[in-house]
Amino acid sequence: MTGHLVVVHPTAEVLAEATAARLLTRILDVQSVRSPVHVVATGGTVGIRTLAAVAANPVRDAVDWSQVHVWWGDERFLPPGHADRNETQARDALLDALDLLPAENVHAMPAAVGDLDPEGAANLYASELAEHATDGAPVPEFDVTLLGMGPDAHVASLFPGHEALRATGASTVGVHGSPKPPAERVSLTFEAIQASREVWVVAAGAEKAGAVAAALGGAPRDEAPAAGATGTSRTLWLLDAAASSEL
Ligand SMILES: O=C1O[C@H](COP(=O)(O)O)[C@@H](O)[C@H](O)[C@H]1O
Repeated sequence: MTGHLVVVHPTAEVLAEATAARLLTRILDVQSVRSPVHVVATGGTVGIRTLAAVAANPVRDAVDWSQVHVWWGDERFLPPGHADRNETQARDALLDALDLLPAENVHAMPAAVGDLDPEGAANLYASELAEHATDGAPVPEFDVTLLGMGPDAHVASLFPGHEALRATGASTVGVHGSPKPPAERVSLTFEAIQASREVWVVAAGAEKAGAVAAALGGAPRDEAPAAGATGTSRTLWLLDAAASSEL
């Protein structure tokens, strides 16, 4: 597919290590020309494994973490600190180890507290995104957006055939009835994702091979949401051999 670079690594372990190294290099490259750097983190198996690999990579000490903002592509709408929250897993894998990353630069999506519902959480997050954007844009121009992908080709919490896929005029959306637990989630919309300079879809495992082939083979994004995950300057598909086996 035009404009997409597909990189295949032999195993999920190498994929996570290589993506971590690539992410650190991307942050350093951006910091050589501008600050702050806006990074969108993902949940999911290979996404969290990648963050753990960043934590273990000595190059992390070359980054000026005081000038990095961390956002999320989606969140499972659960109570604060819940083990299944993408935020909790990212903090455990990496963020808590970054002493120089200011707490106010970690922009977790709101957790399920009190009367807050996914729509309310989405609205709060949209306001936070807008506060850090420039020129009246709804979101910062993300330097890199990492997206894991499910076997159904979902990215963030945008699931095939789901109404959240069709959200327009908003940067975030509350999600109900997710086919993957938990049912309630908060997600960036396609509009927000597509405002990223670079989008990296990261996937490992044979169970993802059909979804990879569909998304890269021209399936509509309503059927294969990952097909709509594109960046303004670059879109990377970072795969292990098993996930690429149907290409
Ligand atoms: O629930 C989610 O799933 C996807 C993919 O997860 P994986 O374990 O199949 O890699 C993830 O990208 C998303 O952020 C997360 O909320």
